[in-house]
Amino acid sequence: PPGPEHTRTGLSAETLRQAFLDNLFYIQGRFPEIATDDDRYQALSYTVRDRLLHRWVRTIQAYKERDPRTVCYLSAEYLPGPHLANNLLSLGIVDATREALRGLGLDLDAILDHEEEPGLGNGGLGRLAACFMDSLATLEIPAIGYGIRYEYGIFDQKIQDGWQVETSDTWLHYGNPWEVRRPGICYDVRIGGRTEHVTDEHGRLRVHWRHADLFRGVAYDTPVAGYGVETVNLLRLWRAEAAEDFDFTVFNQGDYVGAVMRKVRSETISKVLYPNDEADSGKRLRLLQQYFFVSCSLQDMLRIFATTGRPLAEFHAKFAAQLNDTHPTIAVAELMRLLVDEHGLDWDEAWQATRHTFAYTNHTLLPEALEKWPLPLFADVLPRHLEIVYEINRRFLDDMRLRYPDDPARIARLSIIDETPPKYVRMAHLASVGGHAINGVAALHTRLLGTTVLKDFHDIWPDKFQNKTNGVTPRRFLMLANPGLADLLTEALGDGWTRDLERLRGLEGLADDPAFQDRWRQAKLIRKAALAERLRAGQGNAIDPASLFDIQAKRIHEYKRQHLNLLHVVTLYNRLKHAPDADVPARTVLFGGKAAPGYAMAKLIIKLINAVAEVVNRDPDMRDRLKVVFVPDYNVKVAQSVYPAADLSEQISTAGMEASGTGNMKFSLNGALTIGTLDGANVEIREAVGPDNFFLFGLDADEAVRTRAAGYRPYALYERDPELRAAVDLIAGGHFAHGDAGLFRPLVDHLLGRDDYLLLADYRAYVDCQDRVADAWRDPARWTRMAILNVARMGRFSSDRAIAEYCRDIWNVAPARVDG
Ligand SMILES: CCc1ccc([C@H](C)CC(=O)N[C@@H]2O[C@H](CO)[C@@H](O)[C@H](O)[C@H]2O)cc1
Repeated sequence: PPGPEHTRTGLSAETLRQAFLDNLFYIQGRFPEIATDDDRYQALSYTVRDRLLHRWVRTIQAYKERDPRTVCYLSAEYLPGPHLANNLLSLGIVDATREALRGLGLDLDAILDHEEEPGLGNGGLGRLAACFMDSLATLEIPAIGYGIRYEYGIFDQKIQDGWQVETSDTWLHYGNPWEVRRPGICYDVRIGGRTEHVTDEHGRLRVHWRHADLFRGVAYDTPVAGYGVETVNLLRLWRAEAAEDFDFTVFNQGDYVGAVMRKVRSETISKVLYPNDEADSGKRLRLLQQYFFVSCSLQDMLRIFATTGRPLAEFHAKFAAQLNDTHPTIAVAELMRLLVDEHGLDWDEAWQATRHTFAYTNHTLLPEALEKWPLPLFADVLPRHLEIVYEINRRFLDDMRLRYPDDPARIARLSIIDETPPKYVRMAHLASVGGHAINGVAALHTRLLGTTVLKDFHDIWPDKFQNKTNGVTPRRFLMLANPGLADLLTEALGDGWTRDLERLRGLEGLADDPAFQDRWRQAKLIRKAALAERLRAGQGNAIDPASLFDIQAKRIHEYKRQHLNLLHVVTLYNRLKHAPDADVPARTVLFGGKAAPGYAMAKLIIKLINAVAEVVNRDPDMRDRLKVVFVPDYNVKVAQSVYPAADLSEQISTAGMEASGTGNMKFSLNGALTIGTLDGANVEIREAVGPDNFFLFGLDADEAVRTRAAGYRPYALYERDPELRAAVDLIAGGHFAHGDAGLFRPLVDHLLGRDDYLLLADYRAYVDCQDRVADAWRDPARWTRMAILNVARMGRFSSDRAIAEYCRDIWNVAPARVDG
């Protein structure tokens, strides 16, 4: 029989219990009677971390021996969510741990609830990066995720008097057991100053960068465990520190504050995440943040490459680096600087290595989200990089002029430099020129990319463009978030679906099975009741789990049209006010999402949601047939309790504006039916689940463009549609603002004036579609059939599929198995 388990590696309940008690004592200096929630959380986390470390070290050893081609994911944002539960799942010890703690009279869920998640991202882009890291490890692909270790992540959202109030995110307050500080892995990052062009003893032109400031980046490593495999990959996040912590000379001169000023100034670089989602702030600190983590990451990749002993010109043979939107795009110029200025490669060799190393993913078509840096700012922060960008651009445009000798307008449009005063560096252009592939994140989005914002590049390099429809990890968003449904799936299909989601298709045969349908509805009801209890405990909402849970959860943005959803709610309200005996199914409309602090209209939409909720929820005529709830502080942890509880998933963006969406996939994977437009990945979800199992409405992307081009007059629609008019008038008249007709004026004026996001154009189709939803809901067998078929056909929206496509079509990388 195998010998006794080692307390630091054993996976049995007994060993886990002992290890937990050991860590409570040796790490926290506590025993159960006096331990706090955090003591228990830390003790359990270190217990689990110990077991991960073995796999982590074996993975590093395997990579060291085999020197495999490696993916480097460069992202300014990561939203990994709480680590503990996911690592228990990856190690396959959820039940053993639950039992280990039960033996001590402790509840695993209570300990899990204590974890503060690393909110190092705003929304879709950051969460996608985390799903991709999970799939890279699960598919045993050698990979490193590089990013920034913000001391303060996305703000905590409180709702006061219906308004969003931001408070700082103190996620590191209790420390973070999942990271390992690597003081030995640190790099100098230079900023500002000027360049000197000299000729060296060999007559070669050398450029010296006389920098003005120097910062240091220190690595913090977090393990990323694959599911059902030994692989544990690396998430390496950089923290900015002063090259010199304390300046004694200044101190001795009595300038005590001065002595620590450099330290304070350095640390500001990784101090806080910019909470803007889809709007470029153009702030100097933002550019510093981007350059800081990119320079540390590339210096780290060069250090790793140096251990291979291979010539630098083959750098791209070792590394495939993905630019997660334009935020890390300065990497193109930084790699050129490192290869040419620091390592003496000649320009052409360096350029070949650079453009074969990088590929660029675009996540948005919104003009205001496309980063372009004013030249004076760029020159001030990165004088050498500006020279390199100029040289890249000169050579690029020379080639283009050969191709288009008499088309100066096209040349100007293609240029990396926007000549409009004060001149700008267009980062999407630098990424397109400096990489070997450009991809959008859903089929429609990729098509629009090639016909709108990057049309000129698509004209010259059609083969550089490819689509990579987003995906989500079924580990966190099904197995972890919805264990009841996951168990039902495994019972019906075996557990192969957890690593091969296409196997869900096996459910199709059960779609009409009454017994299975009952179990299905039961599993959903349990999650709805859990969410209802969470909302009752959290903010005193009384919602009925038997009602239709109609949920819209995502960042607040006008193009996502939370206010169109509200127009439907107010229409339902009016209908019930005028026909209190109408037979309408009880509906609970839930909203969740943060607004960028500087985005006034988004914040007004949050206020309107809460204002409508306040009136509707206490109006006796509603007789509990309509409830509205705003779920505060929507983040990954909250999302895990929201997706499983949804019956209806709201994906109602103006067609052509949501690049993909990933919440749409998570809701559908958890058995929610989707009401949505033909936008982003909705198009592909509808294709997959079947038009009969999707509630479609509204203008498509081309119709939306035509509607605007044809001189769109929203006011006319308002005049023509009595229900629309009644709803708008109720909002405008102050019915939801204690009679204050001014409060929502800006929102109403925009809708009746410009309505840039075509809400009034889609209103009637949306409301009629919602009536079809209500009809379907009345027939549980039909609804459940649709829900089962939805889940059965969602296999392709796994991030494993997306990553397999990136590996095949962009990164050309293969799995490297790590043996147990
Ligand atoms: C410069 C400020 C800024 C910050 C973040 C962003 C992100 C690109 C915004 C984002 O998260 N986009 C979302 O990316 C998801 C993952 O691909 C898509 O599913 C969403 O449709 C897209 O809105 C743009 C601009």
